[in-house]
Amino acid sequence: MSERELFIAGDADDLAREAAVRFLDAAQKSIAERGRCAVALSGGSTPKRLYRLLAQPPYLYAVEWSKVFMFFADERFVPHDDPDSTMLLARETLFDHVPLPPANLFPMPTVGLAPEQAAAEYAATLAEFFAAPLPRFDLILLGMGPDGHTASLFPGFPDYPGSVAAVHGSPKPPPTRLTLTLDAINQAERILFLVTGADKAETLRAVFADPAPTADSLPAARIKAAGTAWLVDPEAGSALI
Ligand SMILES: O=C1O[C@H](COP(=O)(O)O)[C@@H](O)[C@H](O)[C@H]1O
Repeated sequence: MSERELFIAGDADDLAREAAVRFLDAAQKSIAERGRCAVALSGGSTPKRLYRLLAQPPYLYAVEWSKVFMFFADERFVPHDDPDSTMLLARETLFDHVPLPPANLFPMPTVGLAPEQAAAEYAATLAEFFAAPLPRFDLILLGMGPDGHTASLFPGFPDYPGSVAAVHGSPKPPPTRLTLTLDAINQAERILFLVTGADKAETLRAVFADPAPTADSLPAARIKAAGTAWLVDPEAGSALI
C-alpha cells in the first residue's frame, strides 16, 4: 500500500463536511503565509455538496473570500452557460453565493478560440498570476472517474507539456476539454481528492495498490504531490477495508 492519506467518511455529507473543514484550513494557512489562497476546482457530480456547503455558514463567513483566487483543474470545452460546463456548476453552487470578487475568478476560456489557443491563453494567465512557468496552487480539488481519470487526464493520456493542455476525444462526454497537466497538478501545495460511489471502489483499490506509479499507472495514481489526501465515502472505500 502507498502512503497516501486516506479518510473514509461516514457518508457523502460527512465527506463534504470534512472537505469544507480542510478547505478552510488550507485557506487560513495560505492566507497567513502568502496573503492569498489560489484554488483549482474540479467538476463532475462529487464536489457539488462541498461547493454548496462552502456557501453556507460557518464557511461563508469564516473564509476570507477576498483573498481566495479561483481557477479550474479542468473544464469541458463548451460555453459557460452549457449544462456540461464546470464553470456553470461552480457558479450556481458556489460563486453566486459567496463574496468572491469577480477579479478573483479565472474561468478557463471556452468560446471564440480553438482548444489549443485556449489552453495557451490559460497557461499564460497562470504564468502571470504565479510569476512562474508552472503554477503552484495552494489547493487543488480533484475527483476520480471509474476509469481512473482525474481532471481531464484520461487513461493513456500523452505527456502533455506545459501547464494546460487541450484534450480531444475524451472517452467521457463532452469530447473536447481543457486540463491542467500532470506537472502542474503535482506542483500543488495540497490536493484533496473527493471520491464517492461503489463504481469507483475497484479503481480506488488499484490506485492504493500502486505505491510507485509509472506512465502506465492510472492517471489518478500519478498524482503524487506531497500534501495529497483522499476523502472517500464508504462505497468508494469498500475495497480498501
Ligand atoms: O468529467 C469529469 O469527471 C471527473 C470525475 O467526476 P465525478 O462526477 O465522478 O466526481 C471530475 O473530477 C472532472 O473535473 C470532470 O471534468
